[in-house]
Amino acid sequence: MTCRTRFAPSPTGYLHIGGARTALYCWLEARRRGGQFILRIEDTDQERNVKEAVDAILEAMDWLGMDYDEGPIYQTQRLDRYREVAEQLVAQGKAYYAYETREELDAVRAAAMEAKEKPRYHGAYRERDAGYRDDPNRVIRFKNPLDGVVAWEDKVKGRIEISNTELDDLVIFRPDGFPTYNFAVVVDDIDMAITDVVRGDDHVNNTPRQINLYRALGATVPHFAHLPMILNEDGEKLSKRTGAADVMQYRDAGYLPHALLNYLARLGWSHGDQEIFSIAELTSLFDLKDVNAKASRLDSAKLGWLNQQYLKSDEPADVATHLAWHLRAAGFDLANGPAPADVVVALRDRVQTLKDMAERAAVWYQPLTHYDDAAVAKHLNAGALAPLSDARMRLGQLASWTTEAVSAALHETAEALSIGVGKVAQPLRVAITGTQVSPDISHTVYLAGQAEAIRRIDAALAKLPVGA
Ligand SMILES: Nc1ncnc2c1ncn2[C@@H]1O[C@H](COP(=O)(O)OP(=O)(O)OP(=O)(O)O)[C@@H](O)[C@H]1O
Repeated sequence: MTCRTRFAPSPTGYLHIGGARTALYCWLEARRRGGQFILRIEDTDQERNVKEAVDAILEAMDWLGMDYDEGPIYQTQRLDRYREVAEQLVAQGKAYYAYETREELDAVRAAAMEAKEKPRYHGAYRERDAGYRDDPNRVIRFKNPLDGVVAWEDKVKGRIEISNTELDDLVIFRPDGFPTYNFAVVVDDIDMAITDVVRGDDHVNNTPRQINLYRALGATVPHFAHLPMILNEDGEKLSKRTGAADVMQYRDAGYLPHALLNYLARLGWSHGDQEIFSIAELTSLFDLKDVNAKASRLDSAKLGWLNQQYLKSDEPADVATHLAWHLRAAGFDLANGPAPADVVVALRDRVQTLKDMAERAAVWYQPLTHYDDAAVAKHLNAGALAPLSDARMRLGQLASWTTEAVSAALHETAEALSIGVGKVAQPLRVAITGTQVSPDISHTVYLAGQAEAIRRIDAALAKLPVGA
C-alpha cells in the first residue's frame, strides 16, 4: 500500500519549530517510501483567527520547501461529511444522541471527583435510544466498548495498551453542530487513506479513542508514530503559549531553510554519527523507526554551526538568493553594490548567519561616511601616502576587475615599495571600510567596485596629515 502521511496543524497562530519538525518527519517518511504527504488544516475551532494563521503556516511550509501532494484540506469544508458519518454510526447503533445539560454533566463530574474517581460520562443515554430532537444540549456520543483493551505498536514508542474501562463515551458531535477533534480526525484519516499517522506525543491519549472509532467504522487502523516533544532550552514543551520560536523567525535571523531542516531532522533522529545531511540524503535515509523516543532540547549553538557549514559548502549563487532577501530587508539597494554571490564568497568563513553577513556587507552597499577614529589614527598616517597612492594608480589601471587582479595589483604595490603586503592592506582597509576589520583585503577592495574603491582611496588620501 502506498504510504500516505499528513501534517495536521490547528491554525491557532504561526508554525513553531516543534510543529515544523513533526511536519518534516511526516514529509520525509512519505518521500522515502515514494508515498504522498497531505496538509490538512484542523480549523473547526471557530473562535480563533484562522485566515492569518493559515497563511503563516503555508508561508513557513513553503519557505522550508516541504511540498505537499494534496491540500491544504480544510476541516470546515467537510462538515457535512462528518455529520453524515456520525449519523451513520447512530443508525448502526454505534453512537447515540444524548441531551444532558451542562449542569447535569458538571454534577456527574463533581460526584466522580468527590469519589476520587476519574471524571467520565456515566452513559445515561447509552441504551436509552432517545433519538433526534431539537434541543440545544443535543450531542452525539460514541458507544465506546465497555471492556477489553486497545493496543497498538507505536513506531516510536513501542507497544501501548489502554483498557477500555479507562475510556468513556466520547462526544463526537457538539451542540454547536461541529464534530469534535477526535472524530473529525478519524473521518479525515480514513477518507484520506492515511497509512501512517505521525504526530506529536501530546496526542497519545487520543489514540485509543480513535482506534475504537476506526473499528466501529470498519476501517483499517493505520500505523501510529508519536514523536516526542521538542523542549526549549529550559526544558519546557515548545508551544506558542511558552513563546516558541516561529519558523519564520529563523529565516529573519539568517538561517538557510535546509540548514534548519537538517537541524530539525537531527533533533530526535540519527543515522550513525553523521551530522550533515542533504535533503536528498534525508529523503532516502530517514526512517521513523530510528526516531529517538526521548524528548529533545533545542541547541542553538548546533544550529549556528550547521548553518555555517552550509554557508561554506553551498554554491555561492544559491546562498546569494537567500542573502539578497536579507540585504533588501536591511534596506540596501542591490543595484548599488556588489553581486550578492561575491559577498558570500568574501564573508562565509566569518559568519554563522545570513543576517550577520548582510550587516557586515553594509559597507559595500552604502556610502562610506563613518571612519573609526582609532583606525584612522593608527593607519592613515604619513606612512600611508606611498602605498595608497601607488595602489590607487594600479587599481585605476586594471582592465578587468576581479579579486585576482586586485590581489596582483596590491602585491605589485608592495613589491614596488619594498614593503610587506600588510603595510599596503592596513591603510587600504581603513580607506575602503572606515575600520580595521574586514575580510581579506583583495575581496574588500574588489567588492567596493573599481570606481568606488578609487573614490574611497581619494577620500582617505585627503585625510592624511598635512605635509604627509
Ligand atoms: N513542542 C512540540 N514538539 C514536537 N511536536 C509538536 C510540538 N508542539 C506541537 N507539536 C505537534 O505539531 C503538530 C501540530 O500541532 P498543533 O497545530 O496543534 O500545534 P500548536 O497548536 O502549534 O502547538 P501549541 O498550541 O502547543 O503551540 C501536532 O502533531 C503536534 O503534536
